[in-house]
Amino acid sequence: MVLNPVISKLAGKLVVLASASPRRQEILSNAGLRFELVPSWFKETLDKGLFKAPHEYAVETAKQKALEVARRMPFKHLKTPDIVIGADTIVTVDGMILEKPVDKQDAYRMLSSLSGKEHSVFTGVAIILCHEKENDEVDYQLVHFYEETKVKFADLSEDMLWEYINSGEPMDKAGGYGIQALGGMLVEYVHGDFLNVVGFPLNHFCKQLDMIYNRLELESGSVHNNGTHLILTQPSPNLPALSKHSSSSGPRPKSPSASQTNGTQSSPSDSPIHKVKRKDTESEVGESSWTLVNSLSKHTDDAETELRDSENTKLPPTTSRGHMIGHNLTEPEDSGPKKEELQRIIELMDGFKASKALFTASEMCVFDLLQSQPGLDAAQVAQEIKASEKGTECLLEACVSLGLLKSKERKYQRPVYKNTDLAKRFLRSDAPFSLHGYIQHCNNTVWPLFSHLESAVREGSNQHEKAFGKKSKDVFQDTFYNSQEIKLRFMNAMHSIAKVTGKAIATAFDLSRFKTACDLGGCTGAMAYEFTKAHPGLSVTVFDLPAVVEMSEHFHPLHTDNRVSFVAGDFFKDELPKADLYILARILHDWPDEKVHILLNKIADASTPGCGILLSEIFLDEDRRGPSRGLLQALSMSVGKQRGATEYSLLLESHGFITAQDVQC
Ligand SMILES: Cc1cn([C@@H]2O[C@H](COP(=O)(O)OP(=O)(O)OP(=O)(O)O)[C@@H](O)[C@H]2O)c(=O)[nH]c1=O
Repeated sequence: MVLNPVISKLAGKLVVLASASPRRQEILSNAGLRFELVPSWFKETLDKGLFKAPHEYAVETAKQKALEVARRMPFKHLKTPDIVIGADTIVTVDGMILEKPVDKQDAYRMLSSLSGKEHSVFTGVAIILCHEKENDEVDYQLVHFYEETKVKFADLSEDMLWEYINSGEPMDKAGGYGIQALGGMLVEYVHGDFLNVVGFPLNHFCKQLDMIYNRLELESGSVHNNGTHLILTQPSPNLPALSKHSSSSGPRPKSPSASQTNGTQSSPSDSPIHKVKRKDTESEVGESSWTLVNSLSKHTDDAETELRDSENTKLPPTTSRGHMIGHNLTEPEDSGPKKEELQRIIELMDGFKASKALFTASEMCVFDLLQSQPGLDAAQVAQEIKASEKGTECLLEACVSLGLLKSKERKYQRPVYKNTDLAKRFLRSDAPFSLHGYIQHCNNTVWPLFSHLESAVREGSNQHEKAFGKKSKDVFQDTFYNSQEIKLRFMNAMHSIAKVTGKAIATAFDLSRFKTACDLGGCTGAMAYEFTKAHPGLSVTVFDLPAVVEMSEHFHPLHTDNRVSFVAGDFFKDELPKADLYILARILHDWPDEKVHILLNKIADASTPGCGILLSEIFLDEDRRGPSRGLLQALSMSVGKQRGATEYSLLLESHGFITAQDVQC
């Protein structure tokens, strides 16, 4: 079940439903959500004439309902909720917005306008995430969306209408009917989410929550769930002679390398959520204190409506779909694109634009500049980065929309820009968890390779030659790479990834039984330092090619840990340092099975009973349908191969290592 993990993310949080609607309460509690009920006091009196489209009215009303509760609770209930949910359902027909009827005549007017026609039901939903700060102020994040469902009523006779009105059911319901009860008898068909008509679009809500929490996890700097798997092995008592034989009989490596230039790791993309702040005083909090958020979702919604409208004009008359009174809940073939389908496609189509905007801002040192001089406007940034004002402004605005920068409007002046927490933590080049080096690698190496993807697919080979005018060789052995700058850039990339992920890998297992470790292809030693930091009794030898070890000095003048040492060598040819634990972090995917056998064979030879291997890789799912991060990386790999857990375990087992523990981090 997809939705449970989303709902369960709210466990332990104070979730408040700002609604008096018994239907909303029931839908959410049936979904397993635990919440406190605080009906909103907001009067639904917004001027409908001010809104371009009916859904905007529903969304704004939902927002105001939720805001009223979020603002009231710290004062009246003396507690700040974590999340407040507000919703508003409206029915639209012939350009009119129908809310709850005020009396029977009003219900009659509404129901007769719906008779024999298709109408739309919109529910606007607002989710407010409240963050209490130390000074008792509250920061709010606001996410909103809406869902549209089309409903067709049968022709209603006068008798039927009045019988229904006299049942009393219409009075507390938008449009004057309740599809879930007697009103269901008036309905010929429903296109879209049924629960949206009843008052709450549960499915869309869960998807939004999922996006919110993925985003928050990312913003909080957590490096978990990045698709990386780790295996810790120990030698099995019986080393299988057959595999040792087959591996040692394989060809010797020709151009060995500890690392490879062409790995890529895609980062998750989510719809942006802009933080909005409550104004300083409570009384100032009002409509103007808020910025609408979740722009991707909003645009998607708009685009979706446009598309759906144009599609609908081509559809055959929907009345041809049966004459029985009841709910037609099956999805008709011609109902137009679904919101989530379209959203997914748009995300995929736009993904490269977002990546390139990030790469460019990073390459032009925008995040470094705004870290040292926060609050510059576009013209000042343009001057500093020696770029055009117009282009810089577009880039800065794009970065704001991606949640990488914050902008602040000023009266009669141009907005100024600052780094978001995400940029501070990961994008400035001097941050402890900086990914600047890896981003440069993506921009300069992976991007050109991916721009020749079509040829790569046609030819079945890495497009290094087309991209760089030279066949793919090892970065440290090919004369093409003689440039110090290219070598440093590559090492920087490996260094930043190792620093960001190192702690999670170093602490994933109980390694207390190991006293010495050898990080094969350990590059700058960043991972080794994480291991010694996490395990006071452990010493780590970094084993890498001579050119790498020589240049690694650039990266560790600050580290003074004498438990990390460096040994130069080629792990396919030279004798490996003796160690209790061999660390293979992002190494094996770079090599085909023959090479992996050679390396594992050497490790097995160097191992004594009780030794282990710690393997860190992106493991493919057993059905090879994911994770896409691993499968996308494979698109630009040359000789290497992505593997699943079983495949890795079999490779390890054939050299006498059995999987002791497998964790995901
Ligand atoms: C079309 C339809 C609507 N409704 C109810 O209509 C109310 C809309 O009014 P609202 O202003 O969105 O909500 P409310 O009831 O005033 O509650 P609140 O959230 O406090 O504003 C909500 O109840 C919905 O379930 C049904 O129960 N069945 C249906 O088929």
